[in-house]
Amino acid sequence: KHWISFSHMATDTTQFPFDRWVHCEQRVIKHSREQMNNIKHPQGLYSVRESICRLISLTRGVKCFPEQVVLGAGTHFLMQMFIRLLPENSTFSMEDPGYKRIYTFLKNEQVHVKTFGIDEKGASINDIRRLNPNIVYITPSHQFPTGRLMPIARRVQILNWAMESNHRYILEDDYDSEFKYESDTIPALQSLDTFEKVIYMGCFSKSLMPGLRVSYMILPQHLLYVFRKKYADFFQSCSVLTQLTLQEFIDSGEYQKHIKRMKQLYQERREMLIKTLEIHFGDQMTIEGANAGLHFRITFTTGRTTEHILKRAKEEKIELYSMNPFYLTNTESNQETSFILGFAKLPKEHIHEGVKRLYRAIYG
Ligand SMILES: Cc1ncc(COP(=O)(O)O)c(CN[C@H](CF)CCC(=O)O)c1O
Repeated sequence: KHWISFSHMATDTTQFPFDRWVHCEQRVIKHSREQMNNIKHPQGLYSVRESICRLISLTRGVKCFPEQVVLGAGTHFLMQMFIRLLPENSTFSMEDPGYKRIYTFLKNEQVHVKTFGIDEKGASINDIRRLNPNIVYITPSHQFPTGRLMPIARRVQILNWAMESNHRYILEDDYDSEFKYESDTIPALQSLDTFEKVIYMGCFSKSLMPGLRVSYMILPQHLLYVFRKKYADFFQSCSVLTQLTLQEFIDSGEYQKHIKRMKQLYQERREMLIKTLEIHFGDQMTIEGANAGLHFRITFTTGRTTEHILKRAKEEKIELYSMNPFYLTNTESNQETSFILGFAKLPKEHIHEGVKRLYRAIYG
């Protein structure tokens, strides 16, 4: 019996155009091999930053110049650099449930980090006002882990909050924004920012593969100055070969071709998965956060505990993650038996069997 994966942490590498990627890499090695000594620029190669600028302005409405782009081998690296641009005792805040890895990371960096709740529109502006932090870290396009989409009105409210004081910033983590299913993508929060309050963070982990380790942040101009002073002697953490291959992959149009194809594929998988879940579970389940990204949240009505279900899932050989690890402080809310269902690594031919095993794991 083979494993079936509902993981939200992986992309379907069987669908990645490795032949196209290798072609781009060969062109880099043929034409730009002297660049392999160029590790100097702390923000990454200028030409790569230009390509990313063009891409995110096209796909996310992000307004920026290549000078504002900082590359890093993962969101953590970018976060680590960012926190050092701010005054020592700046207080951070983030969503709960939220991205546990960043929460733990900030704690390890001895940063004051508080958490605020989320409602059906995402980050709670009332909680944010009550906490009165300096930095708000949010995932408005596809709230992690619930998948909620933050409507424009709430985005404007949070922006207005940030504009009320000098020492307030918004970290917009747009990690899972390439794939939208019901409606068109809502432009990034950064595109509404006229007061240099938003630091836009993105990555290629979902659109390409997490293993490439290329992520980026867009600094507002006035923070660039601080960055340049502090990190003048810093080496870039992303490999030059990966940077230049990625640039070639984007400039040659392969990136957009890939996204178009994956969107179609993920759309089909998502639809089939939701239909199959409805057939098997009926009103014993509720789904949310399914209108974007590569996972959604599912809650089952059952007397069984989450631990029991996870154990049974292993026995049924399905890779399944619960919502519980992402409740950072407020424990009462994770009494529900809620799970994250990812479909990026779930081929259509496994969906039926996967849902049947899931049913057995919960009600069997
Ligand atoms: C909210 C959020 N912001 C960024 C990333 C991208 O991180 P990086 O590739 O290191 O740049 C992820 C990626 N999410 C993890 C990998 F998919 C899974 C989540 C888990 O379970 O910790 C994420 O959730």
